[in-house]
Amino acid sequence: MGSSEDQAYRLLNDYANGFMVSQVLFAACELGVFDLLAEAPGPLDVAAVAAGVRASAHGTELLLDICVSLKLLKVETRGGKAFYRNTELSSDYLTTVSPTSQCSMLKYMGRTSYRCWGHLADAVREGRNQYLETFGVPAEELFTAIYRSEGERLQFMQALQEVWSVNGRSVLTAFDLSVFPLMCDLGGGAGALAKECMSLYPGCKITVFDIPEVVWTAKQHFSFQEEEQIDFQEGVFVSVGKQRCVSRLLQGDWMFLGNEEDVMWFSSHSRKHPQLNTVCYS
Ligand SMILES: C[S@@+](CC[C@H](N)C(=O)[O-])C[C@H]1O[C@@H](n2cnc3c(N)ncnc32)[C@H](O)[C@@H]1O
Repeated sequence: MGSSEDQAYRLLNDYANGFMVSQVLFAACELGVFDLLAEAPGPLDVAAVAAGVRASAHGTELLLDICVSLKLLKVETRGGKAFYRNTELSSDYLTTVSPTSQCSMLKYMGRTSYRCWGHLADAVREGRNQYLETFGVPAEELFTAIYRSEGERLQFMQALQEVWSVNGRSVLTAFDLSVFPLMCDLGGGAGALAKECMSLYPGCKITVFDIPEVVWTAKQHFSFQEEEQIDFQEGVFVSVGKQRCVSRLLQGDWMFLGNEEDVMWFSSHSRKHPQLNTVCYS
């Protein structure tokens, strides 16, 4: 086999085995390996990690060594024994105590996205998502499936918080939003982006609009020091053409958000917010 064929074969194997890398990451997070090592006073050996995460010594050893090869852990040998500790990457992103933790996102990807991707060929054949086949939940509406239980809804909301803890600032500074004193985050989840927006543009007021269940969960599980400036509104939006939107708007029951081409309107389950037609992003 020539060297270009070697390269192609290696690439093929990288692609074919890629799912194993994802699973190592998901499994180590789910077992709590990185949290255990973060809490320990020093590096731990296999027996201590296995006991701490309540797993077999043999399986734990294999998992830890793969994590080392993926640069998720570091190992040092003392007296012929291996001791493991977190790398900078795992300390920053894979421990629940870190302000930039991505643990909920990885759990969501492992338990939900990954399982749906297992049906990719069927999804392509049928041209639709595979939530019904994967979870037994009809998925005309994507979020009905993602929010198939209270626990899943909370996990997804936490996952988005985590993403914005890393990316929110760069997204919100891509444009100067300081000229907008009133904003609406349409489908704003638990308000992570709104909070980030407040810290960047302290003078603004933001309405976070989302379905009732999400607003309730946000109020119950996520803390807000910016209550004065962040207002949650429950409702369900739909995307429609411009003409319909305008005619509904004239009836006074609907608030207008969006750009010229792709306007959106929504009905609010609670009080009206005439100030919302100032600006929105979603
Ligand atoms: C991909 S998430 C984004 C959440 C948030 N903007 C963020 O980035 O963290 C989409 C959000 O839209 C909300 N959503 C989806 N369909 C909706 C609808 N018809 N009416 C209101 N909210 C909706 C979901 O509940 C979810 O919070």
